Amino acid sequence: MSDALLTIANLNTWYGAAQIIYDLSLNVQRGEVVALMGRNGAGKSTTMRSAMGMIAKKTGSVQFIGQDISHAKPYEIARLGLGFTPEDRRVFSDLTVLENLDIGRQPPRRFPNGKDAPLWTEERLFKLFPNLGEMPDRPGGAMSGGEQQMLAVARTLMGNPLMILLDEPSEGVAPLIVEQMANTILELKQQGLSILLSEQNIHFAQLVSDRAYLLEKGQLRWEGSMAELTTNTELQRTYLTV
Ligand SMILES: Nc1ncnc2c1ncn2[C@@H]1O[C@H](COP(=O)(O)OP(=O)(O)OP(=O)(O)O)[C@@H](O)[C@H]1O
Repeated sequence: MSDALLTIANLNTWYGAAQIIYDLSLNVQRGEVVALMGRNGAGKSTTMRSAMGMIAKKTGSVQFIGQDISHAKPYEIARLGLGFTPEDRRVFSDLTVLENLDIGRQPPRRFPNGKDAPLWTEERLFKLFPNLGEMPDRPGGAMSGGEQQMLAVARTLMGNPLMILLDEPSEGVAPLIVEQMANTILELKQQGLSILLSEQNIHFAQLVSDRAYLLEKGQLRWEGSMAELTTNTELQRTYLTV
């Protein structure tokens, strides 16, 4: 039996009359970190938003933990345990770190096999993100881009997800924070979470990912192991920002 947590099959997506995604299929297995890669505008965010039920016009199917979520609403999908950290972070600038975290709080969850999913508290998150632990009362608007990115991921984790979609976590973030973010992703993987990561740059993706999908103009151009992509500079030059 396949151990897929998320399976997207033959996805087509439109914004108004413009088709953005063409016949895209991908999957993420239990415990995997998978990179969804491609240049600006390739369709990475649109794929994630489609999986989260945030795009009005689409065809194809999306399955999560064996359930068909193709027509589910974003809040229903979140309740099943699929977390999403969007590219624009959506940190509330007037709320403190603790208040932002509180907004993400959801009940504990189990994987389909009955095993408990990691359960997150503020204390545990402050161990994972020590920078946030040093500023629990700081308003979101007074944090750096990297700190806001960490807060956005931490808030997603407060939902105790089984899997998270992380849209460009390294974008506009200082190199030191990028390194911390990579360590965090590896730590989450160790805890049993699956992650679909959107990324245009090989350097960050190769630190954390098991497999990769390459997108161009909304179409899947290549899929394979991250080890293979790392050594194939021709592929990287053709489809990625290098
Ligand atoms: N709300 C929207 N309305 C119309 N077109 C959109 C909308 N959002 C994105 N697009 C278009 O859809 C295409 C895919 O965009 P998308 O944001 O999914 O790409 P991406 O790979 O995530 O790139 P980026 O890194 O720039 O976010 C682009 O051509 C973009 O201009």
